[in-house]
Amino acid sequence: MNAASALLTCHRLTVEVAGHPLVHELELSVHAGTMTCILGRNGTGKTLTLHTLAGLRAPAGGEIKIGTQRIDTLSRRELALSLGLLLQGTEDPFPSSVLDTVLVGRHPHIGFWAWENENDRVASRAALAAVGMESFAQRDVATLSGGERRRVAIASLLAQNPDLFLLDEPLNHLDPHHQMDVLKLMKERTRAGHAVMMSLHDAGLAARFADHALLLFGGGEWLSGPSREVLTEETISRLYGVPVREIAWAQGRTFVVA
Ligand SMILES: Nc1ncnc2c1ncn2[C@@H]1O[C@H](COP(=O)(O)OP(=O)(O)OP(=O)(O)O)[C@@H](O)[C@H]1O
Repeated sequence: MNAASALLTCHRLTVEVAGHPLVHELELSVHAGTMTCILGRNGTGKTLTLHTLAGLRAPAGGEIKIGTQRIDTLSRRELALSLGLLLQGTEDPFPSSVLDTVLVGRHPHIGFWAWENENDRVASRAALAAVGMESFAQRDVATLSGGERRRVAIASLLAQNPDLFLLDEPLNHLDPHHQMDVLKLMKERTRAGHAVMMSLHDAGLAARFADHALLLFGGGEWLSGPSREVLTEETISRLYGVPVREIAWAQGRTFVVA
């Protein structure tokens, strides 16, 4: 595939915070049907890069295109149909039911003067069922556990149904069972023609699920490419500053700190 058929393309994208480079002149294409993981130590810029790709903050340089259009030329609604962002943490300042919280994800599909309709409710209930939370539909989100709240946030994004899912540490708060459920759910989305880009702290899960990897080393340095080439003992050891060993097993390979 070439850049012309990509859902999202970065050309010489530079992300900075307070004058410090996090990503310097990134070249990246994200295609339908693929999963890309972003790995890096705490504070290397995974969140701010995802926010920049989602159009929430302006890059310090370079260009982001959604399809063939520059991201800053799209309306908020066009953007929300193209991409959806799972924030690293979610706060609920107002009381709201689980179902109403998921329905918020339908906003780009609802006309300006319209209320949500039966299709939106069906899509939201299906999204709740996908994360195993259908029986919580009428509960106040404020009463949920951290992991349950995380699954509701993922359901809201599933209800939004964007072409590209941008997920900031989607496995936060989740036990291993639900971590696998979410990774498999997102892999299914890629098989349905969507793309997924997510930050993770587990290089083994990245090697198992992601087709592509973007490593952020700090100071603007990055490495991007197919997971099987980019995720190696040497790169992961350098990335985290600890010696890491690659282990082969039935599902492929994983990494452990030596
Ligand atoms: N408003 C701000 N002013 C100054 N520095 C900031 C601001 N927002 C974020 N930063 C810094 O930018 C850097 C990148 O932050 P970011 O949240 O993107 O890191 P991250 O890779 O997602 O980290 P983590 O793995 O801990 O979630 C951090 O050093 C952070 O302290």
